[in-house]
Amino acid sequence: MERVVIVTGANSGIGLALCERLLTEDVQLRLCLACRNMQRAEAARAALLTSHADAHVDLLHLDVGSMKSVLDAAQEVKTRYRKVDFLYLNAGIMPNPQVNIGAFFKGLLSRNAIRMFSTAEGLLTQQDRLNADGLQEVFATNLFGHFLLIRELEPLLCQSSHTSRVVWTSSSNASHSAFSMEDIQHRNGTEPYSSSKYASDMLSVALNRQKNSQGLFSSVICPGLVMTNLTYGIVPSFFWTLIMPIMYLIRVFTNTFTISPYNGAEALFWLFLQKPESLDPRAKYHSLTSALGRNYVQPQQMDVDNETPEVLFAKLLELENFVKKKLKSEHLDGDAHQRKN
Ligand SMILES: NC(=O)C1=CN([C@@H]2O[C@H](COP(=O)(O)OP(=O)(O)OC[C@H]3O[C@@H](n4cnc5c(N)ncnc54)[C@H](OP(=O)(O)O)[C@@H]3O)[C@@H](O)[C@H]2O)C=CC1
Ligand SMILES: CC(C)CCC[C@@H](C)[C@H]1CC[C@H]2C3=C(CC[C@]12C)[C@@]1(C)CCC(=O)[C@@H](C)[C@@H]1CC3
Repeated sequence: MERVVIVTGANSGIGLALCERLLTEDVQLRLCLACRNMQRAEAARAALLTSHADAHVDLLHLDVGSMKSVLDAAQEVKTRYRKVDFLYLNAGIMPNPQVNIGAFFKGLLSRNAIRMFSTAEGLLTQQDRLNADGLQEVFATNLFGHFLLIRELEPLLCQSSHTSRVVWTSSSNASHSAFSMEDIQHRNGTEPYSSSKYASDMLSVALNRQKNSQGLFSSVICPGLVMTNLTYGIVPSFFWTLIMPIMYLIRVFTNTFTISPYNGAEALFWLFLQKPESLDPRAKYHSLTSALGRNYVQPQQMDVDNETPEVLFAKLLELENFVKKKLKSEHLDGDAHQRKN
């Protein structure tokens, strides 16, 4: 039976590069691009079909930051497919990023310079906002929408006869210190991106604990620093082009400067080729590129303890209940309003 692979945020950057690599590996796949902008999704589909004319590429409308859209998209997936083999949770945002220039130059002269280039620890802040569901936008997009999608697709992902995989595009910017269990949406801080990625690392650990016995396996990757729309939001693309020789120089000291989306997708693609039982549920798999341009994958233990992932999981379940109830009552109010008019 053909394998079904869904990729969120597949219309650009690392997600699109992954799709290209998956089709090069297996053109028989049923590949579903789950995107919020259907025009961009169409363009991505056309680009993939140019190089893989026989491929089966479906489009799915999914705004992972809108809970109504997630529920509708999950319903649509359930009518289209009988199982999902791979669900790549790749869509992500970093709105209004600010680089702390002072910290950058201070870090440059310190012993932690290499670490600073690979994690951006202490360098980046963002300005978040509330979305239409009343959730913090970064949390909703990078974490909660994907959580809800997994929950809705459980009948297709948790089948005893067959194994399914979810893969999170996390980041080495994920940091324990940015996350608080008392403020899982990061309403009060200035590092919502780092917090949401740390939460995805924990959620993956919790999912493995709870769902491996039902045939669902979760993994986490970091693509390294990649030139995409996300990084062009931090520093304009012409500036990145200008400093490209410096970037290649830095790659001599840290192989985390993968730079191209193709290289960044290495760990996502590598995981596609692995047996889930051979993977470490507590590892983050890093895409790396050597100074000579060789791509490889290296696992690194995540900074996650045994208990906290379960606490987060329980909090997400609570929030799921709350959000679903709210959507239902809004729906009923809408119906009543229509009947009145
Ligand atoms: N670039 C980098 O250096 C790194 C990136 N990452 C992660 O990699 C992932 C991919 O990002 P990258 O390729 O770099 O950046 P891009 O901006 O190119 O890709 C992000 C994708 O996510 C989509 N997306 C954003 N918000 C939503 C939403 N609400 N619903 C559906 N899709 C959405 C975008 O769609 P649209 O075109 O409509 O905006 C786009 O297709 C992200 O999770 C990011 O955090 C992690 C580490 C480093
Ligand atoms: C290289 C130049 C001379 C100076 C660039 C300075 C900063 C803009 C970059 C240094 C480390 C970078 C970095 C990221 C963004 C740009 C930097 C802060 C990320 C946070 C991008 C998104 C991720 O998820 C991380 C893996 C990146 C870590 C490194």
